[in-house]
Amino acid sequence: MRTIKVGSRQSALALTQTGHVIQDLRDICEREGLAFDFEVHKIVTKGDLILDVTLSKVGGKGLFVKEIEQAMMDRTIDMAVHSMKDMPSELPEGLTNGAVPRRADPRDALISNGGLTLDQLPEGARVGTSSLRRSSQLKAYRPDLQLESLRGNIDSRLRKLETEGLDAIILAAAGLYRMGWQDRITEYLSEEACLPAVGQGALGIECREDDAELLHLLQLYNDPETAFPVLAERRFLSVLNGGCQVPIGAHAVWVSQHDADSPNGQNALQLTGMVGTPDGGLILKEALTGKDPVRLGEEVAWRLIERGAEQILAEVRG
Ligand SMILES: NCc1[nH]cc(CCC(=O)O)c1CC(=O)O
Repeated sequence: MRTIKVGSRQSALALTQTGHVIQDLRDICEREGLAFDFEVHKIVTKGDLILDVTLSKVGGKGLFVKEIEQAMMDRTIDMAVHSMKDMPSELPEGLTNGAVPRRADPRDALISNGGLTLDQLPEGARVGTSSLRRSSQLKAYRPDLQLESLRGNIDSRLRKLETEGLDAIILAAAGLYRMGWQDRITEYLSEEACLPAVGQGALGIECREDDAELLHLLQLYNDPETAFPVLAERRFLSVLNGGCQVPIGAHAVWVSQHDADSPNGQNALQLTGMVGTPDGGLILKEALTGKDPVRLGEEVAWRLIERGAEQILAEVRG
């Protein structure tokens, strides 16, 4: 029996996600007659230590994954569960994404004091979020809102909604669901108001490329219905050289495409991508449908680049 050492950040969300994945993998092992055991190793990352600065100012991609990847390359651990949206678009040499399990709700959620929706919030309401993607889009949608920086784990952010006198905060619905806190959600934000982050709601299971045994197990856990749309979103992000610290959003969904070759429709992906200025003064959005996720991601990115996305991003990165 091989014991798989699973690295995890220490946040409640990370440990909960890792626990869910280990349970799923145990179920697969039982079903398939595979002999694996799992143990969790807690790892502190740079992103966990820097809590007082806006993430975009800390800089560097993969703030929450670097130490974990190093431990994997050193063989201290064998695999790690990441929120897909925290995973850099390029993985280090020797590591691979072994599985993308079924995606949870990709939307952003508004949690307000008093149960008011985004449209009902009073003039000048204070809304907490540390994400430039969220603040850019919310300012475009409601220019009167006062966006306030809000860092920390989702448990501490929920506490700050009360202690900092905020009117509302924005969090990913998926994280709240995984914690069992979905009843805190006041409103699911529409894609028109707030396009989610690339990969939001999805997880990625990283392991060493040469770990054939583990990769075989992870393959059984991979959900292609999630993996292809997420691939399109991540290709889009990678062409724009983005990370979660820039105002970029994307979401791909399955649609049925009708054309001359397939009049009855066949599965295709529809990818919407956006780049915005931090003040919400300009939001660029493009949507395309296609069958090849990689090409689709590239084409949506190129359309935005033609419209000036790179200049916007260069300014944000300073
Ligand atoms: N950036 C932190 C982070 N990474 C993943 C999630 C939520 C879970 C997910 O999107 O899969 C969160 C919290 C949030 O943005 O509210």
